[in-house]
Amino acid sequence: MTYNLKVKLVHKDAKLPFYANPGDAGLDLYSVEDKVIQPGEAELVATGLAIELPEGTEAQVRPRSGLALKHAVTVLNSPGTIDEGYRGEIKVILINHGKEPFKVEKHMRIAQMVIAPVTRVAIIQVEGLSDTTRGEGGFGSSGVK
Ligand SMILES: O=c1ccn([C@H]2C[C@H](O)[C@@H](COP(=O)(O)OP(=O)(O)OP(=O)(O)O)O2)c(=O)[nH]1
Ligand SMILES: [Mg+2]
Repeated sequence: MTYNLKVKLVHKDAKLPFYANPGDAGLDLYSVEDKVIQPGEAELVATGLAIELPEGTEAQVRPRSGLALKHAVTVLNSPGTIDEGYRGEIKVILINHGKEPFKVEKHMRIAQMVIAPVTRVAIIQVEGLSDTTRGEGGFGSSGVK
């Protein structure tokens, strides 16, 4: 099933997001600005895009593995959450974990956006929860190997 994603370009240099290959999960997002990210620092980078998501979906802003591997640059709050009702400009929080300043250039693909279904719930407060095999075990309780 293919949904429609309404995209508004809110910056004169904005470019539409796109799937680099058929079958890709993520739509690549372009920067609309030049910005230098110093080692250890994070910067908010504008994409020039605003979107109207299909009902019942969210967009997740995820890192590009190439930037992570080659430059140690990733999305600080990954996956960033774009709420269905958000109509502002999508921005990407990039962090530079590398040793050199990283130059974001206009029209560089800085991140990717995955559209995903959202499960919404009604909260029911209770006093007890059902028994399970796992119980309260976590954080390595099942061992390493
Ligand atoms: O990487 C991101 C993350 C969020 N947003 C926008 C869309 C999202 O719908 C809104 C709020 O994001 P979030 O809920 O993660 O931030 P918050 O700190 O909880 O802010 P708010 O109180 O506005 O929800 O900010 C982005 O543009 N990029
Ligand atoms: Mg929030």
